[in-house]
Amino acid sequence: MIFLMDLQMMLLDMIYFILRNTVRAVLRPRIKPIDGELVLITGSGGGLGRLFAQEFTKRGAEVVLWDVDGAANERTAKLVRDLGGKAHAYTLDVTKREEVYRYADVVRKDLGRDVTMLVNNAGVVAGQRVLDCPDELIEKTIGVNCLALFWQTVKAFLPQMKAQDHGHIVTIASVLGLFSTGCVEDYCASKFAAVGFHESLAHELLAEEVEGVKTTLVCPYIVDTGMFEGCKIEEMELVLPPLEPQYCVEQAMNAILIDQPLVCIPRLTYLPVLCRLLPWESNVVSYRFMGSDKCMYPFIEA
Ligand SMILES: NC(=O)C1=CN([C@@H]2O[C@H](COP(=O)(O)OP(=O)(O)OC[C@H]3O[C@@H](n4cnc5c(N)ncnc54)[C@H](OP(=O)(O)O)[C@@H]3O)[C@@H](O)[C@H]2O)C=CC1
Ligand SMILES: CC1=C(/C=C/C(C)=C/C=C/C(C)=C/C=O)C(C)(C)CCC1
Repeated sequence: MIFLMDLQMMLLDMIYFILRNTVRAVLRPRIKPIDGELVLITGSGGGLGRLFAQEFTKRGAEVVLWDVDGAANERTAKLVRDLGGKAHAYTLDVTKREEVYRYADVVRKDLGRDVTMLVNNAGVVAGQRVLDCPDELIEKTIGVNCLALFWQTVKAFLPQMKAQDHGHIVTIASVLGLFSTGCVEDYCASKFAAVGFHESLAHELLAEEVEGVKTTLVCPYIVDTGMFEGCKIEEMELVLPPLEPQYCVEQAMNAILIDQPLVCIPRLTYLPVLCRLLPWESNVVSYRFMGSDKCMYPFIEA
């Protein structure tokens, strides 16, 4: 009896596999050209932001680089120019909304045109247990990872995208915006908020039938940029090693260029998102079993 059930499952698997690949082969998603787009990347002086700037440049886009670290941002601009691209670097703190609005006007005046793609990438984490964490660091994390999305997206650039019925809002959130673990309360709260902001905005644009403004929510697992130095799960290293930054950015670009609304990187992290539907206690047990309940200890104690 069990043999017959196994056979049945195997046959079902095969049928699903054939169907899925047939559909994919037939409906291969169109990769949109972005030569000539004006792409603004926040946090462009950092690990992922710098790679995004180069990947957009390789595909013919012109990039505007916003980062609070002017020297790191200039290094990114040089890398873009070495690729033969156009880079316009500005040093500003995206948590200061008046600065964001002012620099949005400066960009429009300097370049004589509107930003057509916005990559909300800047991010920070306090890296301390919440009871030890100074209020200012908590406020900074919420400011950079969440509130800045409002200033940049809604107030600075979205109105023009809607007027042109052309644009793309990319939010670099995190898997820790879809499920949580301990000792990163500031970060998880800010990334859950970023996910909520992004999805609500996406629903709003779709409800208004604003077809030309696309949205992509990017939720990566740990990426080896140094931001979460020390965070790892011995038991899961084989299955889920920290991501190479280049790999992470390439996967994100693949999603952005086919207007995919959501991408979790790697795909395996869609699973814990689904597990959130299970009873809380079962997640607690599986976290403990996988060692993911204490995965931040090496990071916050570093
Ligand atoms: N690294 C990881 O494991 C993961 C990261 N992410 C997300 O990806 C994004 C990029 O992360 P990553 O490249 O690793 O981080 P980095 O720290 O390498 O880069 C972040 C950049 O944002 C800049 N920044 C910080 N605060 C501000 C501010 N107020 N105004 C303007 N710029 C600011 C930083 O400048 P400075 O260095 O001076 O602070 C830095 O250049 C973040 O949103 C992060 O949350 C998502 C999943 C995993
Ligand atoms: C909690 C948890 C896991 C660990 C997740 C970790 C450790 C994520 C770290 C993400 C970071 C650092 C993102 C930064 O933006 C697993 C193993 C997927 C299993 C399911 C539950």
